Amino acid sequence: MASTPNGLARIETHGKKHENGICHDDSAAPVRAQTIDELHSLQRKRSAPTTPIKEGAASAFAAALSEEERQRQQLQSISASLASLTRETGPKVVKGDPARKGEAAAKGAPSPQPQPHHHHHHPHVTPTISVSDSSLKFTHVLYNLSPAELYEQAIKYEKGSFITSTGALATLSGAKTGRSPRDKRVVKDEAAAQELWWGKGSPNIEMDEHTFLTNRERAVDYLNSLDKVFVNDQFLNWDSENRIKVRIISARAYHSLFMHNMCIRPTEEELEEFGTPDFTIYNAGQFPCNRYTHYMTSSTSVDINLARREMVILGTQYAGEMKKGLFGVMHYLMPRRGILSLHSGCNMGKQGDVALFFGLSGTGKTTLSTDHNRLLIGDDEHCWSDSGVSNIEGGCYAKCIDLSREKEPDIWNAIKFGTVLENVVFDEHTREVDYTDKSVTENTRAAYPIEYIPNAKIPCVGPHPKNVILLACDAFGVLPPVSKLNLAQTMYHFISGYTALVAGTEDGIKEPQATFSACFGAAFIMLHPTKYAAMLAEKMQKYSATGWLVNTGWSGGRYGVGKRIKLPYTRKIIDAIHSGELLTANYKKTEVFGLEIPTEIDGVPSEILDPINTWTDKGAYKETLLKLAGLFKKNFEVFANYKIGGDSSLTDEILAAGPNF
Ligand SMILES: Nc1ncnc2c1ncn2[C@@H]1O[C@H](COP(=O)(O)OP(=O)(O)O)[C@@H](O)[C@H]1O
Ligand SMILES: C=C(OP(=O)(O)O)C(=O)O
Ligand SMILES: [Ca+2]
Ligand SMILES: [Mn+2]
Repeated sequence: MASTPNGLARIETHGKKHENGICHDDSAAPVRAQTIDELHSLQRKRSAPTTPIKEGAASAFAAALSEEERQRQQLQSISASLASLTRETGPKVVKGDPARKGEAAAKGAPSPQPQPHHHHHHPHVTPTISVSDSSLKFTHVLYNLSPAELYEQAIKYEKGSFITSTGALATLSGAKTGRSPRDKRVVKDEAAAQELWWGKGSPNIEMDEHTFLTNRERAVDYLNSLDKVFVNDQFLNWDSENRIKVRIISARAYHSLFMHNMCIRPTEEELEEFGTPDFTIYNAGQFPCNRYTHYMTSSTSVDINLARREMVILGTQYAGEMKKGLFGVMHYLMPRRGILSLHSGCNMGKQGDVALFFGLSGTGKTTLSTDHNRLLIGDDEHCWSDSGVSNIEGGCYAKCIDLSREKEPDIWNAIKFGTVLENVVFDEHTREVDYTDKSVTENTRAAYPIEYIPNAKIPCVGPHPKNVILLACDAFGVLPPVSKLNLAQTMYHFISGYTALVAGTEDGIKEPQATFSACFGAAFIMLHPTKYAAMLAEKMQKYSATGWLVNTGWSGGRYGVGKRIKLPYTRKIIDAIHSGELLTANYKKTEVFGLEIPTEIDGVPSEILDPINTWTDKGAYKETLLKLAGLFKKNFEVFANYKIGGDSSLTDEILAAGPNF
């Protein structure tokens, strides 16, 4: 044993071997790093190159070159998307996180170069500014980040972002917790004036091209003023022949993760071939629009320009604007190809029987299409083409208020890592979510990829629908829980698009509010409702689909007296539609609405099938029934002058299919 100058034995720390050759020092081999930063750099393994290196030396060299070229083209495309229309060049964009300086170079990313950009010609000539401060800086692009990377960005930089006890990302959408339909504008150029639905009842509030460009410039300048922007390149529509490429440019990781979940996620190969998007969203939601700008009536504006294939969002961070904004675009693009776009959920039985669930917000599309015994095709947006149905989206957007594990286990279990949870309240310490808490909003939401539902049908396509279920949440309590509709009745109720929810969240009894929204989605349609109705009638006839009206609302009296029909009963009713049991049931006809209602359904108390039985005050029932019938009649007046489909006999039948009193 060696001695130190002071005579004490030196403590040996390594290299000491026992007779049997085994080292008993408990420390493992030292890490191969000199500093903590180097150690951290070891943590992250570099992702494999997306282009597989091909066999042979020469082609390997070619592949490496093409990878670099591809990266360059991708940055050029993003730079072009972000280019100002009043300045000569696009911004200098560089891939990577500005907080991780130096790494991009280390990873061999191409050095950033300002890209020449040939902008679209537009009539409002603006002087060209060749040098500006904005062209001196770089905009970092966080391109198609993974959920894990987006979590880190959100938690680091966005107030109100937390990981919940089940791993979801809790976020706040800011001042707006729902859509702003009164701020949704569409450029009315010559073509749009001809093709689109304008005027009373239409969701399309007009704006001119110049105002759109003003707002676009505002959004682009805002985005370019930031250190970094998120860019998602994704797809819409699982029907591969009618797939739309969308690019979403946003300032928040929340928005990027939301769209990652809601749109169809490209594979690495698909991303390499992505090229130029068909449609681009500029989401500058944190930044308001300028009320001195023509047409602006608030600080919010959601603007669509079909000719430019662009959408600009100013003054709202509610992510649903992007989802439903793109849905509007599909309502324009698809009918031009003879494809019907539908605001509906969709699922399929194991035998291949497909059902559509139409309905306004809160009526049960998401809840009822998510069915443990069936394959989920989608919860909200679909297309019906000559080859069948296809989901437009890659994810679901479920309401979370009062969510329970028992009643909705599939949705409950989908709220895990990767899921965006909007505006929920959770325990400060345990991060357990209280789904009953409405402190932020009643419209709490979860956005998750569709494959988080165990029985999702991937790819999300199916054959022609067998059943078309129209959902209404009737807070007046007079519509039957289920009725079988003939084609004319189906069209009448489809065009009416009725639901009645209870306004406000305050205590005390409130008058139910009847809502009529054509095609169960007037907020999203672009053409006149009769165009969609005619297509639906034609398809239902051609493929022999049966229409049903299902009331998921009140029973035993109106809101305040009766109760919302129990979800397990509604599920039994839906089961009986799917199984065919209801096709052969005995029916009787109701007064006023003339609806065919079954007298018996397995698992549902027979007395609730005719609402009159559940009301103790029969006089009040009749009065309420007539009141609702009157509202239907009044709403339908505007459609009386339109022809639906090729011949006028269907139009006459539809007009006669409403309430009679
Ligand atoms: N009988 C019922 N049928 C359907 N949904 C019900 C019923 N009773 C209560 N609900 C609740 O109503 C809400 C329906 O909302 P959701 O399915 O998200 O509608 P949509 O997708 O059409 O907007 C859910 O919160 C669900 O739990
Ligand atoms: C997201 C929406 O859809 P729904 O409420 O129908 O689920 C919406 O209407 O904003
Ligand atoms: Ca909706
Ligand atoms: Mn829904």
